[in-house]
Order: sequence, then C-alpha cells, then structure tokens
Amino acid sequence: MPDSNELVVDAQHLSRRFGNSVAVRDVSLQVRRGEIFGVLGPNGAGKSTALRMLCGVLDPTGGRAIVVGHDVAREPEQVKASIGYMTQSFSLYTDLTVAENIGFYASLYGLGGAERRRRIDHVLRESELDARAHQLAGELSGGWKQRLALVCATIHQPPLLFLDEPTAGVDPLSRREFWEQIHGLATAGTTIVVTTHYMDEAERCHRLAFIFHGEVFDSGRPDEIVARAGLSIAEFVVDDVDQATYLLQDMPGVEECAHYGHVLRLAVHGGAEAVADARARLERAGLALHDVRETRATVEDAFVAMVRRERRA
Ligand SMILES: Nc1ncnc2c1ncn2[C@@H]1O[C@H](COP(=O)(O)OP(=O)(O)OP(=O)(O)O)[C@@H](O)[C@H]1O
Repeated sequence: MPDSNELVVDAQHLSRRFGNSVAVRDVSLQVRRGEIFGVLGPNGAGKSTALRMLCGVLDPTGGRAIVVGHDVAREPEQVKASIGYMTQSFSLYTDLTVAENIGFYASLYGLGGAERRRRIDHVLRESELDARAHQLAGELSGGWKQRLALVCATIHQPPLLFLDEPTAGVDPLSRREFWEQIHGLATAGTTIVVTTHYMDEAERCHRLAFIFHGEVFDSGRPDEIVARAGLSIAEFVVDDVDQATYLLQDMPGVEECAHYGHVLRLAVHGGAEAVADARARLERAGLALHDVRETRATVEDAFVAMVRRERRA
C-alpha cells in the first residue's frame, strides 16, 4: 500500500457541461502518490470526461483540480508535460517498428542524446519488447501492442499515469501481465489513475471511485465499497436453476439471481438469515439441492447493485 500522503491529484467540485447536458457534476477526488486509483462507472457515466479534464486536455466548466502541482485550467501545458496518458485508441504508428515508435515518443517528450538511447534500451529490455524491436508495430498481437503503448506513454517516466480503459479487448493473460506492470510502476512511485469495465481489475486497485451520471456515488478501498453494499452471496447447486430462480427472485432483500451452469448465485441483503430463508424456500418446494456454499461478495456485485438501484430510482 502507498504510505505517502502527498496528493498527486486533488480535484474539488469538478464539473463539465456540454451545452445543456452535464457530463461531470461536482466530482471531488484525491489520489495519493504511488496509489492505483480506479474509476468505474457504466457507459456514458463521465469517466473519460473526468480523466480528460485531469489531464489538462479539456477545460472544466466548474470546480478546480491540482494535478502534479499544477492547476489543470490555468497550467494545462505543465500538466500535459508531467503526465502519461494512454487510452484504448492510443496512437501507435503501425508502419514504424517497435523501437521507432518508442523513439518517436521519446523525442516528443523531449528526451535527447545519450539519455534517450539509454532510456530506450532500458524500456525495451524491461518490457521484453527487445526481441521485437525491429518488428512493425502493426504486426504485433493485441497484448504486445498494448505493452508497447504503455512503454510509449511512460518513456519520460511521468510521476502520474492516466489509463483510460487500457485493456479493452485484450486477452486475460495479457491483462494479468499488464496489471503486474502497473503494480511495478506503482511500487516504484508512479501514481496511476485507471478507468476500467473489468471488475477483476477494479479489485486490483488500491482505491476506487464509482461514477454514475457524472457524480461520484461511492469511493474507497475495494473491500470498503463491497462491505458498504451489504450483500451476502450464496451459491445453490441445483438441477433446475430456472425453478430455483423463480422461487427466490421475489424474496425480500434479493438483489440478483444469476445462472452459472448448474449453480444459482444469489446476492441478497440480510446476511446469513436471508441465505437460510432462501435455502428453506428451496427445500420446502422439494427442489433437488446438491450443495449450498457462501462466498464473498465482489466489487462487481457492489457495482451491479448500485447501478440497478440507480436505475430503479
Ligand atoms: N465532446 C463532447 N460533446 C458533447 N457531449 C459529450 C462530449 N464528450 C462526452 N460527452 C457526453 O458526456 C457524457 C459522458 O461521456 P464519457 O465519455 O465521459 O463517459 P464514459 O463514462 O467515459 O463512458 P464509456 O464507459 O462509454 O467510455 C456522455 O453522455 C457523452 O455523450
């Protein structure tokens, strides 16, 4: 865990309007040095807009944010020079080689001479892209492209890195390797702000903010957010999942009944008592019940419950 109290991002009541619609409303968040801070929210929630303001590429229409010591509205150029920013559509030059792409970004960020050469060699080795240094970027697989994009976005060793859905469409192994790299950067002192739709990735962040309709609904450590959702999870191994779902879905406190093959996964408010009630219902109905096991609630459970509650409101 990061032990620094130094705030690398300090956003206070940040807002952004587009015409009559408000994409980001009154967002306040603080990110400490060395933290991996996840921003979650459904499509259109305002995550990218918030990130773009923090990167100094979009002016806020309200509030203020200090990012690596600079005001994003008054000193956007200093902010841009001090950060790394990688999006899903990060521009790699497909007709340039791996090494040429890295060289291009190194020059863009003002690296020159021996330092430039030393840094390029170092990142090629560290990212294991050295064996592919002379391959065209366009010929790389998705996972290697994304690894190259990360190298390009961090070639100037920025203290703060923004990642906007960096692993969208990347296979699970590459995603895991990517997250190991992210943790390596954070351990070395880089602060990371990342948006993602993958809830396993959210679990790997030090802290999270849930954004809905442009507002922060909840923020904190993943375990705090999960605890606040107050859900118990039970898995019922049954032959007839449809029948079990029919029997449980209107029970008070039920948040979700989800099919997983022969398993009905129940998310319910009300703790062990509610799980016992659910089991009793199935038994009373004479359903073949092979096993019942309680498991921990996840960030995904908390996220889905929050989005549903919002939609019902
Ligand atoms: N340049 C723009 N002009 C007008 N509206 C915009 C602009 N950029 C974003 N919006 C609107 O602001 C809202 C928030 O969009 P944003 O892209 O920030 O959401 P998001 O949470 O990043 O979504 P996703 O998960 O789909 O990437 C949306 O309603 C979007 O249509």
